[in-house]
Amino acid sequence: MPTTSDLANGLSEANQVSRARIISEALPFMQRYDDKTIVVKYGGHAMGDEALARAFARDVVLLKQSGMMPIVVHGGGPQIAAMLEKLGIKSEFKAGLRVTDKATVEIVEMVLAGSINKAIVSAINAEGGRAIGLCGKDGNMVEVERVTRTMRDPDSNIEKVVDLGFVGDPKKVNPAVLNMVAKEDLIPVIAPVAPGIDGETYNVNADTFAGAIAGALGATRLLFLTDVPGVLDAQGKLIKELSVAEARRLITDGTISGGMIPKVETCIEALDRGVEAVVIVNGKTPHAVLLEIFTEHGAGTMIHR
Ligand SMILES: Nc1ncnc2c1ncn2[C@@H]1O[C@H](COP(=O)(O)OP(=O)(O)O)[C@@H](O)[C@H]1O
Ligand SMILES: CC(=O)N[C@@H](CCC(=O)OP(=O)(O)O)C(=O)O
Repeated sequence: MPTTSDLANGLSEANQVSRARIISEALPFMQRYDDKTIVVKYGGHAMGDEALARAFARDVVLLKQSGMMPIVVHGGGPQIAAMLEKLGIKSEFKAGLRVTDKATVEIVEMVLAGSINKAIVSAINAEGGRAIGLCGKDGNMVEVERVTRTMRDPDSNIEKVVDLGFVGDPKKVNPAVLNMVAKEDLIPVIAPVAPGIDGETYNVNADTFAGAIAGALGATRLLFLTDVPGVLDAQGKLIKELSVAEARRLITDGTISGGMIPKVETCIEALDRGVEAVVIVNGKTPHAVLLEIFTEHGAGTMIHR
């Protein structure tokens, strides 16, 4: 693709006009989202490739530069798994959540609030943005309670409460730190690690965490960057638009399964809390964020009320 400087360096007149038209088409979206909060959940599966990570950071900086208030909430499930394996710590998931004992939560905090958080902050800064790395602990931004989940026991077929250890569900969001950060024109990059009411450190599913932040701040948009094109139907075809009722039906009939369940449930809760629209997109598509925000509807699945 030609760069903007090509405009001055011999692009044909037709190409110049079409380039100018593309730039001009961004104006209504800049106006629509001026001063609006856009929460982007950057999943661990969407990370990894350096060029893609640079394109993601550049998109976030572009949103900020265009007058929007992007907030990045990131995951890092595969990266936590790799570190736990390196250290010889066994890990398992129950009800879609990582069973997190004391040793595991230390690694989760180190990987999420440490290396991944700082890598994203550096990438945004390298593109000319000013990012600040935070987690739920900073300013008591997100307070959690130990999760309670039930699962059917395969032997007895009875629903049983599962103990997931230090895994939390957000109970209270205190936006003071984020308001302060917004005043300073910084871009918050938040890791889903948070304090419990009992003073312990908790591991929080990044989708759930992003939904809580978006709901509490009354975000206009919540974007999920994952490793599939969006919600797929039973034939594996992308569903471009989904109502809440239809999304619920797809969970009940098993079309939506695994990691897509907490994602879609978070989308429904965020819509209930007033977020205007929630979109699940493929984070492996370069500039997925830009495509979503600067067009009527980009490439993924939009869930609406
Ligand atoms: N109907 C569906 N449409 C799309 N993905 C689905 C569906 N049902 C289950 N999935 C699974 O959900 C996964 C995305 O969730 P997850 O792995 O938790 O992503 P992330 O790490 O980005 O949060 C997909 O890779 C896919 O395997
Ligand atoms: C409780 C729980 O499961 N926490 C997640 C937190 C990271 C996460 O959610 O990362 P992705 O968005 O990349 O999946 C975990 O330990 O993997």
